[in-house]
Amino acid sequence: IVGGTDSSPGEWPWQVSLHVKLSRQRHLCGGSIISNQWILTAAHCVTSLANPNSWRVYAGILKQSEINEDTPFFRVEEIIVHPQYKYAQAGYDIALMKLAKPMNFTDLQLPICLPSKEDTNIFYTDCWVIGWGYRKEKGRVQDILQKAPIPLMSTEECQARYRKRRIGDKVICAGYDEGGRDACKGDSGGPLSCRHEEVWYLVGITSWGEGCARPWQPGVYTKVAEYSDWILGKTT
Ligand SMILES: O=C1CSc2cc(C(=O)N[C@@H](Cc3ccccc3)C(=O)NCCc3cc(Cl)ccc3-n3cnnn3)ccc2N1
Repeated sequence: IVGGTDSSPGEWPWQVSLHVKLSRQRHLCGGSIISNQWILTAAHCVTSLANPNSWRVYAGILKQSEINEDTPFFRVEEIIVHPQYKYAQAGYDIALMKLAKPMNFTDLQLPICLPSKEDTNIFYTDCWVIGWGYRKEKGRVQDILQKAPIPLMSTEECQARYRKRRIGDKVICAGYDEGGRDACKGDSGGPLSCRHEEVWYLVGITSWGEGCARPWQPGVYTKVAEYSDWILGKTT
């Protein structure tokens, strides 16, 4: 996250850190708890490593330094990538991870609400992007989970800023025309969380952008409300 600040323990209990363990282990993406057995993340995260056994899901952590060989994690039993996904900029950048065992909810690990497809016209005014990603384009993964408030942008405004791209209605853009606050490498797959009438909703999944926090280059997020049928169909 560029231009963010440290989160507090339990502030974002739905945020998970997705680690890949090959010869060594590292944080690769964020994800969101949506039920006791399902994590929602970005397709581009999991297509880079489709083998469920290579993934470790860490929930209820604030700092990457809390993770060591003794830290408990959830194994992944199944990965479901959206069938129309090709690459992030083309959309459908959404995937589900089924945990091998259901998790117990605690104050530090809780699900976030999914917006319903009727909610696509709510104008959210209190949205935050969260993650352990870089603080600048040539950076490194951060220790303490970062948060930044980011205003949503209309599809028309977003299309005007990305003239060479097709900005469809299944993505939502968020950013500042002056730049300065944005997601960055290591944040993808994580939540764009918006609070509406005291309830937090998973409005977006961090997907792509042209650089990080550049002026006139907003972040592009998978619009979760457009996939509620797909999510419910796969998880119930
Ligand atoms: O220990 C390490 C050091 S190297 C490293 C790189 C990445 C990375 O590139 N992630 C990409 C996505 C990715 C994931 C898996 C495999 C390949 C790529 C990302 O987050 N990409 C974020 C995309 C993005 C989204 C928004 Cl909304 C706004 C701006 C951007 N950025 C534009 N340029 N950088 N970020 C993630 C974890 C890492 N862990």
